[in-house]
Amino acid sequence: MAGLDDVFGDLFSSVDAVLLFSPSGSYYERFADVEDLDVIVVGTEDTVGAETFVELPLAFDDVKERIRFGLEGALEQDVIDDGDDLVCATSMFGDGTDTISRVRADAESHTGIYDLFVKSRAEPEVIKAVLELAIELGKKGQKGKPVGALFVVGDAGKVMNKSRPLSYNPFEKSHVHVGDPIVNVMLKEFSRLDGAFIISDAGKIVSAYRYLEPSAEGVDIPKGLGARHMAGGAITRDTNAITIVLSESDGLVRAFKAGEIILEVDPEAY
Ligand SMILES: Nc1ncnc2c1ncn2[C@@H]1O[C@H](COP(=O)(O)OP(=O)(O)OP(=O)(O)O)[C@@H](O)[C@H]1O
Ligand SMILES: [Mn+2]
Repeated sequence: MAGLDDVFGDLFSSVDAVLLFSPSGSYYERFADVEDLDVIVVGTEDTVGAETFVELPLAFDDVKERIRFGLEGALEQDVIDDGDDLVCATSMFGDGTDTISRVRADAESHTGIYDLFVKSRAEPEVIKAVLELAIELGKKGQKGKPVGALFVVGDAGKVMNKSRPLSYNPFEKSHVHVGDPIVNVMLKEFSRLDGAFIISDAGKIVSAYRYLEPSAEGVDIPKGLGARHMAGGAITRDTNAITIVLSESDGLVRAFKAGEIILEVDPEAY
């Protein structure tokens, strides 16, 4: 008689590695005895002293996002290879591992999102909040009309030195941070006006209405895009900031780092 192993066993046959997402110590220990198996621990912290560890900048409530991010980080760190068959064990409902999923590593699906979060100066939560805001703004527009916006995140002092005010700064004396719902409403409202938002490493809104003046020499931006994207790309080469740019003309959200475009997402897909 066939047992469940015969049916579900396919999930585990010829896998190249197992990714354990935030496992408990005892759960992790149990894998030590499995022969010829690469075990990779993924999480915001390595609480089990794993031999191979991939860091997540955020816990990611959404399991699909968590796994996608873990895979991208593992590929980035060369602990898995393109085309590897992998089993991911994570928790969806409670604290313990309750969910198994089999995936294939795909280097082509590389989005650059790992570099954006993990190797940037600004805090991951801040980058995430700004990215979410830009996506939301792109989805809804402002009063039904498409809007563009430019957010410069991190290394704010240097960015301020390479820019000038276009108008009064509504955030001059305030101590407000991205992610706060009221602030998001304000940022959306101000996005109708010109210039860039400058945000500190810790998420403080330093200024709105900044005109960026980086040297734009040799910065490549996608065809059809203009000054906003040029300035957004170039400032990340002159400073350690990253930028998140929503295009009014094509509706896409792009992120730049070190003068390169490293992420391009369609808000409608989120
Ligand atoms: N150097 C700059 N610093 C800050 N903001 C800028 C800069 N240059 C342009 N912008 C802003 O970008 C807006 C759009 O400019 P432009 O159309 O040339 O950019 P773009 O890259 O084509 O962006 P979009 O796809 O949104 O049209 C301007 O109205 C201005 O608010
Ligand atoms: Mn334009």
